[in-house]
Amino acid sequence: MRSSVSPTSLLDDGGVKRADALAVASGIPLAELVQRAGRAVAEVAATGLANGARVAVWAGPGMNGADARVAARCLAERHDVSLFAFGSGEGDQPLSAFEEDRYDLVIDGLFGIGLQRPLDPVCTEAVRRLAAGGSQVLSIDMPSGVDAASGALLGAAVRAHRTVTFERRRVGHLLMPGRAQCGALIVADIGMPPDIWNDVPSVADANEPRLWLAALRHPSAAGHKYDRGHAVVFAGPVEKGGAARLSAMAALRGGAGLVTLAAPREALSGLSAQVTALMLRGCDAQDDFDGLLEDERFNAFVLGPGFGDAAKARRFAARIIEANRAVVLDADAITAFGEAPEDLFRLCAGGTGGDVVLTPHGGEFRRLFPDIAGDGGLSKLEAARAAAARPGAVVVFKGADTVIAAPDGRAAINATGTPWLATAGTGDVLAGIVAAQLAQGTPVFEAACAGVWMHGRAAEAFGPGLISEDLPGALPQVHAEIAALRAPGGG
Ligand SMILES: NC(=O)C1=CN([C@@H]2O[C@H](COP(=O)(O)OP(=O)(O)OC[C@H]3O[C@@H](n4cnc5c(N)ncnc54)[C@H](O)[C@@H]3O)[C@@H](O)[C@H]2O)[C@@H](O)CC1
Ligand SMILES: [K+]
Repeated sequence: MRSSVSPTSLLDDGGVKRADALAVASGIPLAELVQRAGRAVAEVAATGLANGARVAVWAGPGMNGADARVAARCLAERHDVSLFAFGSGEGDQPLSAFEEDRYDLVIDGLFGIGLQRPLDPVCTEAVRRLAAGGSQVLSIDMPSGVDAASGALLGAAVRAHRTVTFERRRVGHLLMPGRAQCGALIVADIGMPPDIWNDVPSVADANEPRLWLAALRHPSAAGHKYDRGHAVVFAGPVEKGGAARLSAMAALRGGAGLVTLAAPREALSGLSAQVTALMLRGCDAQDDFDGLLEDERFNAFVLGPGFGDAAKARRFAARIIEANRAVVLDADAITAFGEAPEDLFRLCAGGTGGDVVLTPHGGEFRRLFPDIAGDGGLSKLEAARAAAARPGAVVVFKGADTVIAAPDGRAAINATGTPWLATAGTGDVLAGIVAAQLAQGTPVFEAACAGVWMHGRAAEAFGPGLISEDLPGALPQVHAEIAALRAPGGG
């Protein structure tokens, strides 16, 4: 088995079937694909497994089960393998006879991408027994019970330590809660001809550097700070100044050449005591604001973190969008439109219809898009995509599985980050990092994707104990990583 960092495209059932059909048309019979998949599973399973180890293999009625049977045959050469069958097809024993706690490894090959409904009682009982025991669990393609298209648990579902999939990932590997059920995900290369992928439709992408690296603007050796843009972060009242300051620091560390904090004059003295590299500018009256907008050098705005005043937020947002300037609307700027989201959608439709980035978390998303959020039939990917199409803005639907969606239908699912990001102020930082990419001239979808990835990566780089203020300081490592990927031969 050759294992590779897989490309970013995510497939649905139709994509997998299309890939299989193209592989067959190129001369690789389906039975051979199953053999390769099963051998790949066996190879992963055998890693770290002592000779003679006890292995239980669950085999379902479809091709997921066929993969499992091949893996069982391969593993039987060195290990003590018991095959438990569910549905059609032979096995040593029926799945109902499976007992927990007797195996070094359990391989779950009940259902993969073909799962159509919740697990039936026999499978549910086996999953319950498995969870009660201490066996290591390796799932084939998807943990059985997880919907590959959405990551939803259709009922009981296997919780795997590792999951091995083939060639390209599925949406359910990245969206929660499916991602958590997978454990460590291994993408096995089963030798599909590389040229088939041009004809295989993908449903979305994993948000990884190869998705946006070529579009990302970055400081050049001959460059000047003015080449890297000038971001403006609006601050609100004194007592909320921390949020805007965080956002502004993140914009600076995120790569903007210059960052100005535009704050009510009464807040300026407090802010000036705490910022050094940031520029400060008083912004109370409409004249102040108009002066900012007239200066074309201010090319990316952050509105919302710690801003407070909803009426003022709506006014500022309207003017920035009407002026066709890039803007990240976050926190209070999103809430400001909670009563009448259609006002925001109208504004976006009238502007450039693309340089607006909305960064709602779940609650804010519900306020802006109540009907989409209330449609239980939509996955987070579908919800974000439907939302982005409505205002004609890039929507960053935040969470452990942040989805970035563009009005043209492009969408990416993020997987960087740690649970420590669930703390006050991290959203403010994200808004600043995204604005930094916009200020540098990165196109809006790629700017949002790169910002989300960098934010998560910074959290990973810092590690446990993270608070939001630590994130800007962790960004240099992330820039170094991106620079290494950009270097010849880097990725
Ligand atoms: N290109 C690829 O990715 C390849 C994928 N392969 C495997 O093929 C699998 C897909 O095979 P299939 O399309 O046969 O799908 P599955 O094997 O996932 O399951 C489909 C079967 O399960 C039944 N079924 C669905 N939900 C059920 C439920 N809740 N209770 C009882 N029965 C249920 C269906 O009627 C059908 O018979 C993948 O998951 C993967 O393991 C490999 O074999 C070959 C290459
Ligand atoms: K499975």
